[in-house]
Amino acid sequence: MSCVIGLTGSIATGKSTVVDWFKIKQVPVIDADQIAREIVEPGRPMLSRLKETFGEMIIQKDGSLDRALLSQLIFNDETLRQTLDNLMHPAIIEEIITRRDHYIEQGEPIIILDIPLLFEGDLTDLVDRVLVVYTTQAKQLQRLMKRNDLSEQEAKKRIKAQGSIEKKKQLATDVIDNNRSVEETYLQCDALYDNYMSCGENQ
Ligand SMILES: CC(C)(COP(=O)(O)OP(=O)(O)OC[C@H]1O[C@@H](n2cnc3c(N)ncnc32)[C@H](O)[C@@H]1O)[C@@H](O)C(=O)NCCC(=O)NCCS
Ligand SMILES: Nc1ncnc2c1ncn2[C@@H]1O[C@H](COP(=O)(O)OP(=O)(O)OP(=O)(O)O)[C@@H](O)[C@H]1O
Repeated sequence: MSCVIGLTGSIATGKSTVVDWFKIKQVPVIDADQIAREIVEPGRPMLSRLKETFGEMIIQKDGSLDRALLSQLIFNDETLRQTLDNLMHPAIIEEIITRRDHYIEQGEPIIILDIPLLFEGDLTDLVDRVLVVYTTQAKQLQRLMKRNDLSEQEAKKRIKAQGSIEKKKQLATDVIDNNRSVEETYLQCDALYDNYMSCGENQ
């Protein structure tokens, strides 16, 4: 049987860093952000729906979504963010379930669902265990500003658009402390991998 892990945290706390380790172990990973990108590719019905809702300006000359502009809009306006979530989340969830069930049928012992908004979207029923990757707020802010080249104010708005990491830690079945080096984070992944293999066997 498969052990389905919901990997979450908050923006820039280190989910992709953890995913990198599990991918080396050939663990299949379903990436909600990636699915969100695929369903708005040019020609897909969701892109037309976004254009109808947010206006022509969110489409670039080459026909693709202007992700930077849409980010600006939704992280500065709670109502617009809700509108976007209501439009996109059902389609993202449907695709996540299809891919998860495919891997379960294949008999994969561990399947990771990398879903930034797992708690906010009330999606814990999709998984057997929840793994929360956390950092201090200061580290999160510093890494987010650096990675996305954002001002402190912009980065703080993005962090505020998601639920509290402290609450998520309390609700998690497993946690990874990503405050120190990447190597130390990888050691924690290694320990969890053994647990997850036996969780898969015991189901
Ligand atoms: C707003 C968009 C266009 C920005 O694209 P961009 O390439 O700049 O960022 P990317 O997609 O890599 O997202 C980066 C991070 O932003 C955070 N984030 C994205 N959307 C949201 C949202 N609606 N609410 C809160 N946080 C969000 C997540 O932590 C995500 O990991 C894009 O994130 C999007 O389409 N969001 C809506 C879909 C969604 O909710 N995705 C989150 C996973 S379900
Ligand atoms: N232990 C670490 N030490 C130093 N830098 C780190 C560490 N872990 C992650 N980073 C860096 O912090 C940034 C955020 O990490 P990562 O992309 O893994 O977060 P994420 O949770 O996947 O982000 P998002 O929510 O946007 O998808 C990246 O630039 C990454 O290289």
